[in-house]
Amino acid sequence: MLRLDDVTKRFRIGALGGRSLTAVSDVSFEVAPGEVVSLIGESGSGKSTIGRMILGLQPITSGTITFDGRPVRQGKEFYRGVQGIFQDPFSSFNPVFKADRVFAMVKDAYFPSVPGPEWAARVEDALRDVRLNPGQVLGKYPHQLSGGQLQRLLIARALLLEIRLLVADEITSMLDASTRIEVLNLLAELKSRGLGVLYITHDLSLGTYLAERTIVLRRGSVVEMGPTGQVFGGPLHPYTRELLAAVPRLHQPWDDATPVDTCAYHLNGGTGVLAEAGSGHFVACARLSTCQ
Ligand SMILES: Nc1ncnc2c1ncn2[C@@H]1O[C@H](COP(=O)(O)OP(=O)(O)OP(=O)(O)O)[C@@H](O)[C@H]1O
Repeated sequence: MLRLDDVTKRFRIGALGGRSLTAVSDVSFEVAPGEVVSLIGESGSGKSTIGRMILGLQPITSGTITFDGRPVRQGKEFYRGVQGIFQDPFSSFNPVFKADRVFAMVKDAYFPSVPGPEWAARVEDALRDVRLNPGQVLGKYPHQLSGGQLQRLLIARALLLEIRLLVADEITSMLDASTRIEVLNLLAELKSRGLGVLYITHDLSLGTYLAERTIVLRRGSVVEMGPTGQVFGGPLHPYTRELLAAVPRLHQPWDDATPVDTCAYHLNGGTGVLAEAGSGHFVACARLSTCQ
């Protein structure tokens, strides 16, 4: 179980780091085993920063993130159970190593005592699980493989490690439509085996495809979260409503985007403390009762 409690991240910015930017503010949520939770929000809303903190790749300014009750951290033991896959699969591979090397490194690090032939069989099984033909991908350099094949290689690697939590950050945005669905189907399969997934995305339609719960992030704060059907079917926060109505704008940074709020209170940055509005459905809007 992944758990974030009041997590805040501030970056030092400016020429001498004299100013600070709050990228993530008091964020709390959980991801249970076998649950897919989607984290959505505009560009710059803090989604990837949250992903990187969960993976121990960026220090937390305040608050706590735990996995199975222990603080997240870097290191072999932690990454045995928790892995991240990112938007650009090419960046996850060393261009001078063939695909086989990725699996050899997993064996050396985590399964040194498994005999070679048994390991080769495990690798082949994992590749077939992600619908890759071992003969067509092993022995090839990353540039000889497609983005979809590389994403699937990363998922095969996760299968071999038997990870329990996957942070999937925009993993389908570089893929064509049919490969996208294949990768999502694979995630659905992994979920049914008990994998927890934090699915970070701009793409609301794909977010709904898998996720039981959806978290809406705005300028680093959670404005709404709950069962996906409730958040998408009956959004309560004005920002969520506008976000759902403005899907084509999601890739724009804040500064370029037309303001997305409908009421003056939210336009001026007003929000509220997250409060339960329905079963498991939370919304941060101090004016909810007056604007509905
Ligand atoms: N290392 C850093 N130093 C300073 N500011 C940063 C750093 N990393 C991220 N930020 C800022 O933190 C904010 C959140 O960035 P983040 O990458 O988490 O957003 P995002 O929602 O993942 O955006 P996108 O969807 O475009 O990837 C942005 O304003 C970004 O400029």
